[in-house]
Amino acid sequence: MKFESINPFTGEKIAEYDKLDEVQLLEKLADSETAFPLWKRKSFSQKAELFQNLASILEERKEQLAELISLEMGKLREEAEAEILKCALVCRFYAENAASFLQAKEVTNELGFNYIHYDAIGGILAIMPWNFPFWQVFRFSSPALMAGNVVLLKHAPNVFGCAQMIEQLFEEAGFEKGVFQSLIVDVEEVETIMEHDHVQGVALTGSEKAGASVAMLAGKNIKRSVLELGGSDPFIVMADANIDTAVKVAVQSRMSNAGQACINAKRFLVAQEVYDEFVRKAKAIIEKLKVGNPLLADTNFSCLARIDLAENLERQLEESLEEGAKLEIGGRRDGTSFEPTLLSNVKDNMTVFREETFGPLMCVAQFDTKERALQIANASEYGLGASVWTSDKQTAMFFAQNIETGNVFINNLVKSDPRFPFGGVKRSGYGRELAEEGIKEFVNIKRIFVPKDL
Ligand SMILES: O=CCCCC(=O)O
Repeated sequence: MKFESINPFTGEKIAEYDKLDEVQLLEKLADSETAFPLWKRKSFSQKAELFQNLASILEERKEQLAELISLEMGKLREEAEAEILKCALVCRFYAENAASFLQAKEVTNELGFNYIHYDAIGGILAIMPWNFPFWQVFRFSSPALMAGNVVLLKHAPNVFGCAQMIEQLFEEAGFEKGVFQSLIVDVEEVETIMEHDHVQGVALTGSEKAGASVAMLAGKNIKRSVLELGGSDPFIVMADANIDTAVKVAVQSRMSNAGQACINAKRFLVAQEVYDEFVRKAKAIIEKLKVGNPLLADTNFSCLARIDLAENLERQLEESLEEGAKLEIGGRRDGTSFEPTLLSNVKDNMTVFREETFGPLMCVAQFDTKERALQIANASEYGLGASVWTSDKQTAMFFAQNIETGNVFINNLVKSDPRFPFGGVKRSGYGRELAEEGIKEFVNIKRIFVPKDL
């Protein structure tokens, strides 16, 4: 069986990839198992040196790597270059900080000496999506590898070119065979991989459906799991906010990555006093977006990564219009091309607020009190991020303390940062990536007791 990589903007086939057969998959798992004890024994500084090499390669080749991303999933070249640089940043961050995050602790008490060690646990499977085909792989792999684990990547089939390229970059940076491998397999093979004794955990970024299946497999095999799933982030604008900045960031937060990120703001809740102004100004910004080829420098909005995504977004739009939403601008689809779209008069029971919308569909509702805004924000089954706009500190703290999400940003865009934990609650998943919390997800926290008289 072959997987095809298709350019979503032109519809042209870019490449074909042969699926691993059973024997080849078992060979890759054996390579990973052989690499593990050697990699685990390396010092932090030896591993850090390789990560610094990898960061330099990413920085030097950012244009070429960004082009591959744009070709495979349609991301704007500028956004793709920023993605590559963020990968370099996370490599350097863990190269510099892993040793202190995993520093053994010593506790002496009346019984003797106690040591707490953070040991690597084995092979970790990374099941990653296409929307940030480099970043999400590096976001997971940098801490997992610096902790001494080895990584097996099962990437999304439409970005297997990126997956193969990432494996090649690890090799060029000097990582030994088997430490990081990309597996060209289908979802059916995940079960075989998860059952393998060497594989001790799985990290998945993807849909709720995929998360639920992988969590079941992890549970059945008693393996660790971290899930980073969907989001329907609220973007709350109070009447006392700086409206011009809020609108600008709101459009950016909805339209970046063509609206295809778990942390794009999806439900815009605007105080009734400034609602008309917000909608008018958002429409004016959206009108000016230049839609086109992701590889051209003057394009600021491109296409969706696959046609089924565009079709689903169209269904959500049509249902919401029937439910009473008002189309302010956009709304037309041609293949993977979906116009940046603005809907006003949105109510919290409409399709676009109940479901996650993965594309350029900006949906604005109004509220009268902050309590009502909080109620709508928390009514979602997701809990990934939230952005709140106000000039009053008490109001900001009211939302920060009561919103049920893993990230709350005041007067700013929700974004991940290697220095801070990232993840969600409710149906957005569990566990954390990045920062000290992220590197401790896949380690054996081992207590060692030594009596005083030894
Ligand atoms: O779809 C999820 C995107 C998360 C991107 C990030 O880690 O910043």
